Amino acid sequence: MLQVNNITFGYSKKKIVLNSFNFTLNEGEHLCVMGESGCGKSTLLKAIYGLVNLKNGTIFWKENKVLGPKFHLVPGMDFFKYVAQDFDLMPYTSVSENIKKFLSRFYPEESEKRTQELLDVIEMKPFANTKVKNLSGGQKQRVAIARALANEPELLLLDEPFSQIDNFKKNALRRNLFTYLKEKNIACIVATHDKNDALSFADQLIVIRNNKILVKDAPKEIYKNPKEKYVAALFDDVNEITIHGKNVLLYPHHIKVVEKSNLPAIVLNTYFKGSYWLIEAEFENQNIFFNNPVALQKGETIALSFIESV
Ligand SMILES: Nc1ncnc2c1ncn2[C@@H]1O[C@H](COP(=O)(O)OP(=O)(O)OP(=O)(O)O)[C@@H](O)[C@H]1O
Repeated sequence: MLQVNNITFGYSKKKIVLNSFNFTLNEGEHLCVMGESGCGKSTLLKAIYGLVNLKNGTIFWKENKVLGPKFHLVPGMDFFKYVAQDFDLMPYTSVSENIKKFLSRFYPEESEKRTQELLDVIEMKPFANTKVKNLSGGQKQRVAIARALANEPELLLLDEPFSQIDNFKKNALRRNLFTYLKEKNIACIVATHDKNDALSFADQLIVIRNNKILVKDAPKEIYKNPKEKYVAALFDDVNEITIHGKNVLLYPHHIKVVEKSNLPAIVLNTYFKGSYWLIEAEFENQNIFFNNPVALQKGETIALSFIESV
């Protein structure tokens, strides 16, 4: 189990980035970390990997204490792997060689088998012999993930792992990777801006705000009962509006156009979203956003219905 006990860290004495962070993560469990840009997601991953010296608190993986660079010539924990935003690959060697770098040369057959398995996970078999310098940003990102997995770490730390990968590949890669990690019982912490990493694949979600953990729970619970607009906005275009004198948070799919109601609104804009339209409307002097199966006319008066439980 990972135990993060009351850790505090700042890059300078004046500015604290992680303020009294406390949480645990079980073996094989997946945790997502979300929050606005600059809130400290990457810093948390660095702290867990042992790349910074904590001001206060301790981190343990099972009975092993995570020690910062003060205590290690080569910082980082042996049973963790960390994939940073800058990948750190060997550009002049092939994709296969990059993955094999951390596998034992004494077991060539086993090493080849694992490399093929990981090329499958990242769907890069056709690029096995391509030099890394000739790959796109997203392809490099996939190789970095495979390389981190080569030695089967006990905990994988991923910083924005799919940020450079197109949507089509991203969905397939997410499914492959997280299924693979579960099969191998590899715990994982993902710092992300993408709600899909959290909603579909994480067991736990941490939201950071103002240098503190604002909430930690199952992603579904956080999505359904967002503590505040900041949290709901991580998932969708949330509306914070007053209805009948009551302040509520509503996701766009909680607002519907009906034939008749005592809640009229005027259409301001419509945005094509593929399978639906996002409508911006004025409701009691408040701008709201909701999903609709068809486009609506600018200036049109519509009747609304709200599903109040988010
Ligand atoms: N090496 C550093 N030296 C000094 N300050 C830093 C350093 N790295 C990050 N910071 C600061 O620490 C804070 C947290 O940064 P961090 O990179 O952890 O945020 P983040 O949530 O991962 O952001 P993003 O989502 O934009 O990647 C920011 O204010 C950032 O400017």
